Amino acid sequence: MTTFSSAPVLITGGARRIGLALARSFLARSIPVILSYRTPYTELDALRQAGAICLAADFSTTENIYAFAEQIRSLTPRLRAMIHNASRWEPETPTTPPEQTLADMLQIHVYTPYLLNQLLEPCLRGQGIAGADIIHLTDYVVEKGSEKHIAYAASKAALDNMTRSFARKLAPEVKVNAIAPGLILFKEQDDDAYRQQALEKSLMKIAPGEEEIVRLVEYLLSSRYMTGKTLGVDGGRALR
Ligand SMILES: NC(=O)C1=CN([C@@H]2O[C@H](COP(=O)(O)OP(=O)(O)OC[C@H]3O[C@@H](n4cnc5c(N)ncnc54)[C@H](OP(=O)(O)O)[C@@H]3O)[C@@H](O)[C@H]2O)C=CC1
Ligand SMILES: Nc1nc2c(c(=O)[nH]1)N=C([C@H](O)[C@@H](O)CO)CN2
Repeated sequence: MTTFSSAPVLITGGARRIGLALARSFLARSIPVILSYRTPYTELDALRQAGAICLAADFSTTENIYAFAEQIRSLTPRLRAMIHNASRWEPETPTTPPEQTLADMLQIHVYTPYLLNQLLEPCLRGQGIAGADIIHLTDYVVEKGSEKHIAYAASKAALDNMTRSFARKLAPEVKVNAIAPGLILFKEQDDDAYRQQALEKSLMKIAPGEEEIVRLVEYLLSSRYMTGKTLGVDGGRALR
């Protein structure tokens, strides 16, 4: 059992991009962090230096999810929050059997959060009313669907629905909310034509960056009343 100054925040996929920004924001406020990573990015060195517990985890098998939950329970009796950030934006492709795409998407966006929420419920309870939080990172496309990421959108829709189910199950000790981003940040390989086309999809026409999510997570953890809600962060995309 590891001794933490206070109950740690657990972030899945915390070694890059939005997950990394979230981990850094908590560490900067001396809030303990446990994060999972799959690829051992160089950022892990600085995260460990800053006190983060970084655990290698590939959630592509249910056995690995159970093993990860056991690791968490062996590290800490309590969690301040669990942020389900790990994800893969996998399109349908002609070379991937459609059943494989669907299985991949359900595994990371449904099996992983569902099982970790169930297995780590005892770590979230016992901290008083609104004492802990679960945050699901979903996607704007839950509302509209996506012709190129059908399985991805369906899996995120299941994750969105679980937000309300777990909110009902875990209240009032644990708040459960979803954040549904639109374009937040590009991938390095995104070319100018794609970037321009993506920016045109919203009213605000920007890719705001990770801080947009960091600030919303901070708000959700500070709330004593918000639960079962999906908060869209999409630049007014639905109004375009
Ligand atoms: N970026 C954006 O504009 C948007 C993001 N979102 C959502 O916000 C969240 C964060 O987005 P972003 O930072 O871009 O996410 P990324 O695509 O960068 O993925 C986040 C992390 O998930 C990890 N991961 C993927 N599959 C697995 C797995 N099977 N087991 C363990 N870890 C895994 C990845 O590890 P590895 O690096 O090793 O592959 C990666 O570090 C996601 O849930 C995403 O769907 C929603 C809409 C827009
Ligand atoms: N796991 C990920 N999910 C998503 C990503 C990403 O990079 N990783 N990116 C997007 C796009 O930015 C999309 O919102 C652009 O319209 C969606 N999901």
